[in-house]
Amino acid sequence: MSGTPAGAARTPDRPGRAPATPGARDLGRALGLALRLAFRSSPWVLASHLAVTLVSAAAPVAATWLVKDILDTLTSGASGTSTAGIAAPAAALAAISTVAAVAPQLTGYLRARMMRATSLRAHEDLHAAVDTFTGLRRFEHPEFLDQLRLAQQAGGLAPSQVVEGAAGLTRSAVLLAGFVGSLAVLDPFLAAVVSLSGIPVLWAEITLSRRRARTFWDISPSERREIFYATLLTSVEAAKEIRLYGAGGFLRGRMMSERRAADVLRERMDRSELRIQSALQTAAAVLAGAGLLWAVGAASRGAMTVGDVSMLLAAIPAVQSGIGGLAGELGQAHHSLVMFDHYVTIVRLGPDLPAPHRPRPAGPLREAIEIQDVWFRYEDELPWVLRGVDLRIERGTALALAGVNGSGKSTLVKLLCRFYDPTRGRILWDGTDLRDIPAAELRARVAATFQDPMRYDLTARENIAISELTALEAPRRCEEAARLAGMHEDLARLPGGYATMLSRTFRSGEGDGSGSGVQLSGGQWQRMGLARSFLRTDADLLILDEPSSGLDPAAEYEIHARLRERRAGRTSVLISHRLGAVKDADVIAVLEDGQVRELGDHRRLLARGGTYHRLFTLQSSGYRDEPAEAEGACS
Ligand SMILES: Nc1ncnc2c1ncn2[C@@H]1O[C@H](COP(=O)(O)OP(=O)(O)OP(=O)(O)O)[C@@H](O)[C@H]1O
Repeated sequence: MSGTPAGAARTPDRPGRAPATPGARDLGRALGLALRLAFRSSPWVLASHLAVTLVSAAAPVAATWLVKDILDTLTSGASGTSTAGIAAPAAALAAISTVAAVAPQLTGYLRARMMRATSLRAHEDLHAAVDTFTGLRRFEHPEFLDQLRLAQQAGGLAPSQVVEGAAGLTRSAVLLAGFVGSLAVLDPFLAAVVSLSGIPVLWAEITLSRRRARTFWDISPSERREIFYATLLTSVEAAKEIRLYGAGGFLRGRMMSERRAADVLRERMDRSELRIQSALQTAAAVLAGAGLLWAVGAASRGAMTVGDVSMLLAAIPAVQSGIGGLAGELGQAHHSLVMFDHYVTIVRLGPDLPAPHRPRPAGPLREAIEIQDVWFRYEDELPWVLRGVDLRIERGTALALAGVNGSGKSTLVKLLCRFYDPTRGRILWDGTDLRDIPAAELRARVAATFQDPMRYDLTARENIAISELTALEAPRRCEEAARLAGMHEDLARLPGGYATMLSRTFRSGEGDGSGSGVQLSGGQWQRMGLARSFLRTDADLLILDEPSSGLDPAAEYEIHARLRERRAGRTSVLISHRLGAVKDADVIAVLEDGQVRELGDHRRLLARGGTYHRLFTLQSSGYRDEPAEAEGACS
């Protein structure tokens, strides 16, 4: 190791560390955000929902009092007054019954509407937050991905569940207050006993909710792996190898064992729920039975009226179910908040790469990009990939990176794009540390074709314009880029031309009339990757990581001739194992074991007789017996 850290990177955060049960402050923060989210998404639906909840909570209490009133009037024995006396309460009872009958439907509709609205908003906010993670490191942390998955699940449901919980709590509280009050009028002691019986119910619900949240976290890795295997088993990309190698059974076995592992945890949770709930229900039934016996005894002694007994018979189970409901709602709301905390954590995570304290603009490259004593490893516990790399890329020059597999070439270009920050050392853009330049600004100055260009299940035009979205409205620009990459004829010939969907998984794009999309060959996809970078005509830095590995020799020759043209006078970094393509670069850096071992132009490196000479001689000897044109293609 050499040199002092010129700018130590922030320790990679691990937002997904298995969270302990969130504390009251975290839950308070989650509650605030969930309610704000629900309010912002659908204020009127939220207000209507709460109003209907209040009315439907008050209805059963009012109905019970009205029934008592009617029964007491009927059994009072005062002849002639009974019909007139019961007309008004009977009409009120009928009205309340109608409201009570309609309320659940209305509540159901409002609940579904609120859920859609909040889930839509939460989904957008979550993915907008994820889009602000400019680096790649978080996406390589399994714990982060577990938490992201829980956040995706919770973001959709939790806010409305929290509101639902709040509505349910209000409903249960009104109901409970009404019936406890009614019981207290008849017998304060009984009211106190029935109310106190709610304490263990509350405790049980909170305990269960904590366990549920823990179970969700514990099964998340298994669920993610299960989804991974299930996707492999049904994806067209994996279908060839899986069928050829007969690996379906093996992968299915893995998928099922992940499912079984998750089911064991689910079963454990269900049993614990069954045990606790059964005990509580038994206790509640015993209490209700005792209350009933006591009421019947009191009525037979004449200490209670028939109306009182009917009130008591309605009030005891209502108080019990009110307490159960209250506890259940609290448990559910607690669980939703614990889950929603994952969402809040992700949404509040902020940028993964330290944002510059004093951002400096990335102006057009005027002098050079300097890589100064750069050390890099992907994780603290992983080996160094780059070990003190020093390189200067002058404006307008072509740098080629050569070296055996795993020597760190692609890693170096990932650092140039600032997908990661160097662990030590720094990279300067005209003297400004890349860390001081906002990532989006830097990237707007870079065009890159990566080793494995992405295959988007989008139309051909969208597949090119993804690098420069303004080109979606300017089809000629996409065509020009495709022409430079040697893809225009192929794309124009597709059933729907540039509107054809490049996918066999989704239906084709508008207007091609073919019904199903098409799939490109590996080399054609590589050209699409090139077209993407060619679309960024004013990029200052062109990065080409193995741009031609999948091309046939003639196509490779043609592409490299074009690349030479495009690179002329522009700053570029080319990685290629085809040393014939590398030899024209102004400077060739040979990486070995994460260090620059050789540096110079083709002639100088050949004369040096080192690794470059060895690799070049080995490669060119392979072509010596080939026909003349193939030789031409590689020289
Ligand atoms: N995302 C990653 N996480 C952890 N290790 C990685 C990651 N990407 C690459 N590596 C490791 O870093 C080392 C250098 O990889 P890199 O892709 O930079 O090599 P390369 O020179 O481009 O190789 P090739 O010629 O095969 O493309 C390898 O040992 C690889 O295993």
